[in-house]
Amino acid sequence: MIILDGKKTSDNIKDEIAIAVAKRKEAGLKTPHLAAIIVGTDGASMTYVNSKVKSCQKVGFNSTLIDLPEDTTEEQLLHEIEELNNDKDIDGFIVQLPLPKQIDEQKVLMAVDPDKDVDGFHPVNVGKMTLDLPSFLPATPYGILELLERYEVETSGKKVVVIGRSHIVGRPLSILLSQKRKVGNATVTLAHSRTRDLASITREADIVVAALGIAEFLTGDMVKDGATIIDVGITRVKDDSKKRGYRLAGDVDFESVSKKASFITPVPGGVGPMTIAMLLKNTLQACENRD
Ligand SMILES: Nc1nc2c(c(=O)[nH]1)N[C@@H](CN(C=O)c1ccc(C(=O)N[C@@H](CCC(=O)O)C(=O)O)cc1)CN2
Repeated sequence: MIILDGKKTSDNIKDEIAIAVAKRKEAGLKTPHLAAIIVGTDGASMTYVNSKVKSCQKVGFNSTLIDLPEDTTEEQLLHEIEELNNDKDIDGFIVQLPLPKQIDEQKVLMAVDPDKDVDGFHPVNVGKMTLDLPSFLPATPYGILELLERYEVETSGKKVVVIGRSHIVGRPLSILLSQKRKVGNATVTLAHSRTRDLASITREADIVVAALGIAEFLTGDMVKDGATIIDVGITRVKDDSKKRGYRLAGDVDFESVSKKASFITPVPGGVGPMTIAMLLKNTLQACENRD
């Protein structure tokens, strides 16, 4: 069984980005600049956004963090987005999800300039991705493709089951893996909460992607021997024996599934760090697009 090490792979990608940035600086080209907006103080979201800012420093990007209070109105957030759309120094920006309930997520994502939408969530980028046109790919699916490619996991002709149809992971990943691309050409089933007899479907799969957000949902009896397992879930499970009061659990029961898998991503240290590396890659691309 081989661990798909997202931490190590994301560090390699960040090193590659840092080299590209240093070359840009030497050539007198613009330094990439990523901005992030966070609304509220959700612990996990703050961890992810801080990690994005820290990663920018690591690769030599400029970064701007805009943190807004929990009771920010939709109008105030749309105003901040407009400012970033018009800011000539910002190459790309993201609005950290989820947003507080008074704010309409779709309205917010549609307000982002598609050329600065390094999360790839704007309908223009989703449409381009679906049509296989150049676009910003959403960072988590993009990270999974990159991990599969770097570990040379074959996808062509394979049966893939993606569990979870979210707009940011499951749905785009199901589209990407079915496309004619280097990591693609798979026969993809997109399973969700209404799927009947899920285990009979996952047991047939060469690759299972668990992206439903239920801790330790996928168990050993649900996968076949030799399958590749991608775990997208990160749930904070209360654990008083830990200093921070919780442990991180994936959507996969690692103990039982790893006994049957040929490749598997861990949590932490799997898909999560890849998400951040691919966001940086998109930001570098956004900057290059403006050269
Ligand atoms: N605007 C966006 N919002 C959200 C996205 C996104 O891509 N864009 N994805 C997720 C959260 N996410 C990125 O923002 C993210 C999740 C997890 C990690 C990560 O590195 N996880 C670590 C563990 C970190 C911890 O201690 O909790 C790991 O898995 O090793 C990075 C980014 C939802 N929102």
